[in-house]
Amino acid sequence: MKVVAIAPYYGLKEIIQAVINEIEDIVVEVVIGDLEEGVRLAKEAELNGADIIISRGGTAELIQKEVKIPVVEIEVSAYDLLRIFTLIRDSTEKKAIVGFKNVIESALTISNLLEVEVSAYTIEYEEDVMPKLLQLQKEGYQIIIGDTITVRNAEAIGLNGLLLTSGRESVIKAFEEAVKIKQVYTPITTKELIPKTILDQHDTAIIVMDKKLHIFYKNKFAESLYKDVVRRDMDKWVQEVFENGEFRTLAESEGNLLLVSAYLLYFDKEEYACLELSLHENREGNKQKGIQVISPLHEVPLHSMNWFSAKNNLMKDTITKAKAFSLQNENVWIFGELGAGKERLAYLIHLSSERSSTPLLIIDCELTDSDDWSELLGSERNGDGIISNNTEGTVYLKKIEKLALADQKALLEYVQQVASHPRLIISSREKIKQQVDQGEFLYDLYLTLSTLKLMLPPLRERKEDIERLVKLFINKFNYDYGKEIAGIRVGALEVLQNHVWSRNVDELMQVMKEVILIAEGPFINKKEIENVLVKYQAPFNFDSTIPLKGTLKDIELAIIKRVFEEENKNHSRTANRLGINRSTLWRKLKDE
Ligand SMILES: Nc1ncnc2c1ncn2[C@@H]1O[C@H](COP(=O)(O)OP(=O)(O)OP(=O)(O)O)[C@@H](O)[C@H]1O
Repeated sequence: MKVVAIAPYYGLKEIIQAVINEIEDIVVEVVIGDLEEGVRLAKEAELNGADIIISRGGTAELIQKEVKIPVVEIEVSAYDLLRIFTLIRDSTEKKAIVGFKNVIESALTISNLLEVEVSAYTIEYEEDVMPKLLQLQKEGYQIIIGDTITVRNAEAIGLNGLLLTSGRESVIKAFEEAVKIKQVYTPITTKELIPKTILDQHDTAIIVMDKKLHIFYKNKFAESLYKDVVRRDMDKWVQEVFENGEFRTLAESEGNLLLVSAYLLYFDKEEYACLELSLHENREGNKQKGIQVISPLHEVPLHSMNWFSAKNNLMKDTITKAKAFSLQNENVWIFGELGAGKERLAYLIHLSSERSSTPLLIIDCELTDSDDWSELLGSERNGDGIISNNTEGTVYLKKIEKLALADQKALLEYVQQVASHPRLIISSREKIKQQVDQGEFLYDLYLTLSTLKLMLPPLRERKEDIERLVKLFINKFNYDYGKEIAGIRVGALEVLQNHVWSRNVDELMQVMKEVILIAEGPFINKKEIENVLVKYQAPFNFDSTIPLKGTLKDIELAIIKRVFEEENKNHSRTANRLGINRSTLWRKLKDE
């Protein structure tokens, strides 16, 4: 046990020093400091790990108000009063004792016993001392007995001050009391340590921050997680709690899904924000596959953001609609082929919406199974699942056609029954209507989720946009691979524009990546493109709009018509692509 004794005057320090030489098991440090200086020393002692402070009179009282550790007062004992009255009993001067209630009561008892004539005055506040002394002076008093302040003031107005000193007995008593307090106090601190130990074993990170964003407390798990979790996010959550009260949200740390619960705490008359962050793992304790969280980077919706621009009319129309839909709160269903840019579009809709300052939760329905879905939606469908941690945000469900029927039912139930749920953006690659007709996809779910619909045209139907995308990817891969490609030759671009792109923008990006890696000159040439494209021949049955029923002649005609459409009914380009001459093309189209 470490005790710091703060003696308001030198003599007391001497007595304390003499007493502590006889005490064992207590480390005592003795310093001298009266009133404010005493308080300063006490605060310093508390910071340095003192268990208990011992002091006297007004200094002890002031210290009590400023520190959280116990303060034991060295009392003015009956012995001390006895000593001082014995000292003055023979003097003829008018005597008064001025002090706080506890001293005055004992003083009166002892002065009566000793038959010493002393007037006693109780004061409640320090400010009352001087007026009382001035009054006593007027009344002819000459000797004033009291505490340090009283004596100092008395001497300042020319009275004789006699300090009520504390003797050895009072000091011993104070130390005995300190030992008792420590005995009571120790079990309390041990008790306090128990919850701390429990919190340190939790696999939930707990972080408490004050309004100035200082970390007030964090448990062990929070310390390990703290490095990964972006501090900027934490500050944002804390500000949000102070402004709007409790909320739940999602975040990602090194590919792990984090469930965040934020709420207010009141402690010692102050408000604090408490963050609880738990890592979400699947049943096998692995990182959750198929679930991704994109934390917000923007506080305000990016209405004026430069969306991906397009020259193609179909694409222009899609972008205009998407921009308008982003302002609504309705569910949006994006139709489009593999790799056409559906996820990118969903992200842009979220960023342009009023929800842009909240996370975007991306769920890949192909990679999540029924167990994942019961965790996503919650067991009771009452908003206790992962999705409900993001009610203010957006959830993007990709490849919804891969969702099992049982999970479709659960999702439908959730959307219909839970009043407050996130905005949903859905995408499908395949012909969902076919699945609905065949009873593989719930019609009601389709209706509920497709309030607003967007068609993302395949890349082969927006050839005008290929040049822009190519330049974008040149820039990207120059940056990634330290290349210095300055552009693409016209012939090379034409080859790209004539390719069928069964995996759409995704495939174009992949091709560009390979081309840029092997390209030698500053401009990508036709040969370089062709060398890479050989590997990217369209799969045989990439487009189900070409019927494989009927005779070979019917199928051939369907292909010719399809290419003719794609080439905007340009005979030369169509013939060129099909490797036939213009008159053959003309004849075959005419034969129809
Ligand atoms: N307009 C665009 N500008 C730049 N990059 C694009 C554009 N559209 C798509 N991309 C890029 O092409 C790739 C495929 O896009 P995205 O993942 O959005 O397609 P998707 O339709 O969602 O794919 P999937 O069918 O696999 O779900 C991504 O890397 C994306 O960044």
